[in-house]
Amino acid sequence: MTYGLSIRPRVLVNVSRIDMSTTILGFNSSAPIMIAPTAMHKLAHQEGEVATARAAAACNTIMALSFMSTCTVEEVASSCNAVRFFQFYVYKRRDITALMVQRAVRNGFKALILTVDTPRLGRREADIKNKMIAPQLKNFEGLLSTEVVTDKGSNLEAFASGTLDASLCWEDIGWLRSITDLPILIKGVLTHEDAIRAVEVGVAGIVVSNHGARQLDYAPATINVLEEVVLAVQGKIPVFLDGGIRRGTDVFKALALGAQAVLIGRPVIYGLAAKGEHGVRRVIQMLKDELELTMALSGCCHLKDIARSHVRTGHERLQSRI
Ligand SMILES: Cc1cc2nc3c(=O)[nH]c(=O)nc-3n(C[C@H](O)[C@H](O)[C@H](O)COP(=O)(O)O)c2cc1C
Ligand SMILES: CCCCC(=O)C(=O)O
Repeated sequence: MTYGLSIRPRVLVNVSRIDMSTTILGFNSSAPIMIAPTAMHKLAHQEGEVATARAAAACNTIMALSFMSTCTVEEVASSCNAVRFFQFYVYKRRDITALMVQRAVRNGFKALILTVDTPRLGRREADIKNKMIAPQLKNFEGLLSTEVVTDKGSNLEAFASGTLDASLCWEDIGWLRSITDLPILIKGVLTHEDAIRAVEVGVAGIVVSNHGARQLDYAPATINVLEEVVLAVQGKIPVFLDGGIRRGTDVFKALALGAQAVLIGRPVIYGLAAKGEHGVRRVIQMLKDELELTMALSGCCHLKDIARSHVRTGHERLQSRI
């Protein structure tokens, strides 16, 4: 994912013990790796988000549950003791969003993640071609039907355009903060301007994300704008990153550029599809093993040892030649 970004390892450091543990918004995690919110896990495995949550608990990592989950927030909450964050969208029916936030609070979710890159769904041509059908999402049973009928191709797109509130704007963060005491992260920031705004409106953190390149074509690779965001927030709130994290080396690079932790989307779904809870555990364990090895080979015993000087961008390499 990180074309042109190389690691600058330091040698002759005592790396006989490596500690990857951290806290995220004050909650312990065995590594700076969280599960990103992804919709409809039952499309990958019949146990859906419950299996994913159990894997998160087993690995002592934090799971972000998608608003568009196929298991209810209650089912996920009662399935295990993983620390869970709840991702949400603001719907035109704001009463539904408020109700879902209340349910997340009641069920012990520890933080909220507002996804802000989706006033409308991106044009997903594969979904149109394959006539993507969103199943009825159990969270919304009795509230709204997710089985929308359309002749335009993607039912998901039709559902999204009927529900997502494209009028959502910075002023509404105040409303969200008035309906909950939980910390709110915003997911989908890619510029320093929006990062500064996020700090001003009082969110608890930022997720640098381009939604796994599913929304805006020509949005930047997240790793390339991470530092811009980190510099803008000046350490006032934590910055997280998702998108294209496939190896422990990718996690290391993101941390070196200032992310406090990363989130993993597709690899978790692949693990889930292959082997349910066990598959998700394996995916997380592989990433943790790779990060640990990367830290050892780069001379870092603790996450705080991973510094900006441990990576070099393509731009920096070019400049040093001039
Ligand atoms: C199948 C799928 C469903 C997703 N559903 C959601 C969602 O419901 N809410 C959300 O905020 N992001 C969603 N995302 C985006 C992820 O949270 C994340 O930003 C992205 O997948 C990270 O990139 P990666 O898949 O390369 O790790 C989804 C991504 C995928 C691949
Ligand atoms: C209306 C959003 C659909 C779920 C989502 O965020 C995704 O598929 O990327």
